[in-house]
Amino acid sequence: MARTFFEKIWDDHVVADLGDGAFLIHIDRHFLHEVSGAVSLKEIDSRQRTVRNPELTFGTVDHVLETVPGRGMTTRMPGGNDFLREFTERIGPHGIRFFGLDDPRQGIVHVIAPELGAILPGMTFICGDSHTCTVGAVGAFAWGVGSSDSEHALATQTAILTKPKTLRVNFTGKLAPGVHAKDMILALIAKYTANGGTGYAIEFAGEAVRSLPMDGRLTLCNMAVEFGGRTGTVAPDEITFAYLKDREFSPKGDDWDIAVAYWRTLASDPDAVYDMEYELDCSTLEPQVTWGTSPEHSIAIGSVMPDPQDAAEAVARHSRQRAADYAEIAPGDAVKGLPISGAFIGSCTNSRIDDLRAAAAILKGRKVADGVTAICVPGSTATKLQAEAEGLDLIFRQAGFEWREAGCSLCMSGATGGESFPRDARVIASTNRNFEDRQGPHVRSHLASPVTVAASAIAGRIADARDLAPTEGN
Ligand SMILES: CC(C)[C@H](C(=O)O)[C@@H](O)C(=O)O
Ligand code: SF4
Repeated sequence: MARTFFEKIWDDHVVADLGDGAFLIHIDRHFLHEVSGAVSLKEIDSRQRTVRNPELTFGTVDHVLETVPGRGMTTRMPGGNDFLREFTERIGPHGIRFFGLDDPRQGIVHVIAPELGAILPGMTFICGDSHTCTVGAVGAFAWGVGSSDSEHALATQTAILTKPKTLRVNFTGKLAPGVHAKDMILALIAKYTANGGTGYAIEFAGEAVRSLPMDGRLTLCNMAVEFGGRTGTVAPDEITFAYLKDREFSPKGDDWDIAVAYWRTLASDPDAVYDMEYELDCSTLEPQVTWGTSPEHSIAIGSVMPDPQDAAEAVARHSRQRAADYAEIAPGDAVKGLPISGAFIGSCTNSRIDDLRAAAAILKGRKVADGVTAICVPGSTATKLQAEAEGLDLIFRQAGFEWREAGCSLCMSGATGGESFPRDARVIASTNRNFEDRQGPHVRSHLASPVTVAASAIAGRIADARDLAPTEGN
C-alpha cells in the first residue's frame, strides 16, 4: 500500500502495538536541556534507574543560562540555579554526552541537533521541549514530550504514542525577494488558525519549501507546534543531504552512502493519501508581522488590524478583543509604524547563520534608532563563531546591537523573571511566541522575520525591510 513519508518513519519505529490506539515507539535520539532535563534526571535518579542508551542521549544548557558576554554558569531566572546545578551534576554520571558552558557545541537544543548531525532523516527524536518539532526539517519525526515521557525514554529508549493523522501543507509558487520562511509559517497559521494542525504530523511540501535552504526549513518546522501540530517535517532531498554531510555525528565513508540510499526511499509514494491537505500560495505572499498575542494574529506588514468581530467563532472574537486590548491596538490600525523600544534577533525559530546573515545585510552601514534596545543572541556557540568569522558580529555591533552568547535568552524568560524587556515595552522579535508577558511583564511582542526585526530596529518603529533606501555597500 502506498505510504506517506511520515508513515514510513512510523512503521520503521513501532516496537509494539499496545492496543487502544497506543504504540510503543523506538527513540533514535533524545536531547535534554537544563529545565525539563533536570526534572527527568532527578526522577531517574530517585528511582535508581539507569539510562538505557546513554550513547543516543545528548544534553546542553540553553534555557536559563545567562547570555551576556563573559557569562559563567549563571542565570537571572529566580530559582534557575537549581536547574543548572541539578542538571549538570546529574547528567555526567549517566555517561550522556553533555555540551556545557565552554563547549563550542553548546546552544539551543533545536539549533545544535541539526548542526551536529545528531538528527538525521528517518529518525525519531524527542526532547522535553515543545519546539522539538523544529528538527523534523531534516526529514525526521521529532516531537516535544513532557518530563515523565522523557524519563520513560531515558529508562527504556522508547515512548508511548498514539499515531497522528497526516497533513500535507503545499506551499505553492515562488517567494518574492524579501519574503522568508518565517513569513510562510506565520501566514499559514493566520490562514488556518493556531489549531489548524492539531492532531497531525505535518509535512511541509511544495515548490517554495523545496527551494528553501535547511535553515529556512528549520524555521518552518519550528512553528509547527504553534499550529497545533504533533510534528513538522520536510521530506529529505539533495539540500538535506548536502547540509548533513560531514557534520560531527553524520555517518561517514561507506556508511554515508548507505544512509543516503535509504534516505532517498523515504519520500511519500506518488499515490500516497494524506488525511488532510492545506495550501498557501507563496507567489503573492508579503512579509508578515503579528499584531496580537498569538502567532495566528499575523497580517501582511502593510495591512491593518482586522476587526475582532469579523471572526467566525465567538471564542476567536473574544480572544482577539483581549489581544487588541493587551497590545493597545484597535481595528483598522496599521501595525507598520508602531513605535518600538526593543528588537530581538534570536530563538530556535530564527537564530541560525542564514538568519544572522540576512539581518546583517539590512544592518550594514545603518544605525539602530535612539531609544531602541536591540539584542542579537545566536542560537548556538558554533553559529556565533561562524558569524564572527564572517565579520557579522561587527556589523551588528556597529549598528548598535548587543552581541550575546548563545541561548534562549529573551525568547521566554520574561515569563519566569529571567532576561526580559522592561515592563510595558513594545518590541519586535524573531521568536515564535507573542503570548502575554512572554518577554517581560506586559511586554507587547510582535513576531516577524529577522530582516523585519532588523529594519524595525533601524526605523525605531515596525518597518518593512523592502522600504529601506540602499546604503553604501548595500
Ligand atoms: C521550558 C520549555 C519546557 C519550554 C517549552 O517546552 O517550549 C520553552 O522552551 C518555551 O519555549 O516555552
Ligand atoms: S528559544 Fe524560546 S521557544 Fe526555543 S526552546 Fe528556547 S525558550 Fe523555547
